[in-house]
Amino acid sequence: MQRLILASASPRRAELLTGIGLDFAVQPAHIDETPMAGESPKAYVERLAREKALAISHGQPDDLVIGSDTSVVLGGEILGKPVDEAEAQHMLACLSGRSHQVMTAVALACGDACQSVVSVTDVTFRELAAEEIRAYVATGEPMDKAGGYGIQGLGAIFVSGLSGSYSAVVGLPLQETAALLAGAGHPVWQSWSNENNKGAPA
Ligand SMILES: Cc1cn([C@H]2C[C@H](O)[C@@H](COP(=O)(O)OP(=O)(O)OP(=O)(O)O)O2)c(=O)[nH]c1=O
Repeated sequence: MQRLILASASPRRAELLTGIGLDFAVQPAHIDETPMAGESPKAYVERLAREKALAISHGQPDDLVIGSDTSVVLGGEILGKPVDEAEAQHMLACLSGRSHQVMTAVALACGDACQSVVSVTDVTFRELAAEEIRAYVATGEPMDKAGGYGIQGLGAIFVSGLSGSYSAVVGLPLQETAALLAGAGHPVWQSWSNENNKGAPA
């Protein structure tokens, strides 16, 4: 039987997929995430999502593998996950009072074949006070997140506006992911009759 595999170590991506009723295995992919010279942010996230999916699908060509990558883009510059607290503080100070883009690519691979989509969401932050940024960084929440914030967590209180896909900001564009799965012959709704989904919360 064809299995669905999430090629990601991100707990957010797993939660999002579980939330739409999918049953899947998790096999994180470990790839080099260095941007190539002259690579646009959109091309970068799409390449990484494809590389993550293909890194796992090569070894198990019968399965369907989802890979994804999220970057925050401010004035054309890619902000990945902060390497330390000082960088997290700097990122948040740069995001304060401005709009940025969150680019999340999702790729679906089967053997050597791979389909991918990039979702671009505009997010606006209100002005953040320096003491608020320090308190936020001290919680540890920014450290494993692109741009140094989590919209689904404490960072929600920084966001004054959003245009695009909320789930893509959290880590996986669900409408686009479902469209890729439907295109591969696995519409998400077919999982809804599984035992696991009986009595799903409202
Ligand atoms: C902007 C934003 C990002 N993030 C997270 C989603 C991703 O986990 C992370 C971006 O890093 P990624 O490198 O895209 O993903 P990852 O290293 O966590 O996992 P993997 O490569 O194994 O798939 O930032 C949030 O949780 N909330 C947010 O609001």
